[in-house]
Amino acid sequence: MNSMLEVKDLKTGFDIDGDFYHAVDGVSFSVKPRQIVGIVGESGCGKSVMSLSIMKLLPKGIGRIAGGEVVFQGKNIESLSENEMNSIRGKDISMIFQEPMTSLNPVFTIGFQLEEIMLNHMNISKKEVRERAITLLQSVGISRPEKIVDEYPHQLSGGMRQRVMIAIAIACQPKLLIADEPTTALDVTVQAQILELLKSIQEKNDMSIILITHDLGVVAEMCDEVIVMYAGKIVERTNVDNLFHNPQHPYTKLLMASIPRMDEVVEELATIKGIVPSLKNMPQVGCRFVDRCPSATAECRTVTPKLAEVESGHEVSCLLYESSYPKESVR
Ligand SMILES: Nc1ncnc2c1ncn2[C@@H]1O[C@H](COP(=O)(O)OP(=O)(O)OP(=O)(O)O)[C@@H](O)[C@H]1O
Repeated sequence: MNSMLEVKDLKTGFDIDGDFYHAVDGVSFSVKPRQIVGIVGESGCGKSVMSLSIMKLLPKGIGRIAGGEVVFQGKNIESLSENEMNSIRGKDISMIFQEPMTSLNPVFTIGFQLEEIMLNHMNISKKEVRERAITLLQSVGISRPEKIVDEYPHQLSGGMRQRVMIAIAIACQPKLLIADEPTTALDVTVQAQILELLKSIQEKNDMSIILITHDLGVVAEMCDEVIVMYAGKIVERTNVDNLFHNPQHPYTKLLMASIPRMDEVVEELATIKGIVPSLKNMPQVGCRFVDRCPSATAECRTVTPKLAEVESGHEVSCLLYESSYPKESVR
């Protein structure tokens, strides 16, 4: 199989006051088996809406997929019933979030929550499930798992809770893990431990990961491929090496200039002035980054750039590069 996941021209949005607004607008990318794909961009770029679309977990009654396809292991998720989707979620695709306290149920023990997911998805006895819960806790670096299994989420530290979330997410050995800002709420030492843990599980279980983050240090540490999103669209897609050494889109360049680097002495770190446009204020033509772009021209307000390859495996959506695109690579 070439791709574990294929997202094709995905359009997702929200019905607000009788109008429909796109939060993800024509996004295409794929994730190969065992690949770690990072999705970066400022708050409000559509990263979380995209992952909720993949999981078919958009808020009911307001959020919906309006176009395109999400194909997981060859199956278009749009064609799957809620029951079929329930059997995929947690088993084949799992998700971990930034703040485990909101995902863990405070009234049930850690063991109950781990066992529940395995009983739902695996053909396994009550005794086996208990043993496996303890082994899983051990495998995510929790000491005294026989004791922790009977404790409640509030009895654990933030780092321990995130380890528990990872144990729940990998309990059924999913093929794809979507990690949405998994370490943002943790201090740097614990963050490094959790990232190391995720990487070792990914290698051991042959899992693919979509890692959503605004932290480029995390991207450098973890990812193979990176997608840079801005205002619901992909503005650049490339491998990690290119992202750091050969960024092309003005937005990516500014993101790069806003992080401290060991190999360069700079007077002042760059900041990106302004904010991501809200859904209601999204420009309908032209480049969505135009108001904040140091390289913008008048044309950027009237011509919508297309994502195209500037070199093999490196796509950019910016008029600055459009004249150099090979015609057949534009999409
Ligand atoms: N339930 C919702 N109802 C209406 N608009 C929403 C809803 N959820 C998200 N949005 C809007 O969709 C856009 C994309 O939001 P999203 O949460 O995907 O951004 P993000 O890149 O994940 O940001 P963050 O890093 O802060 O999580 C934003 O403009 C946001 O306000």
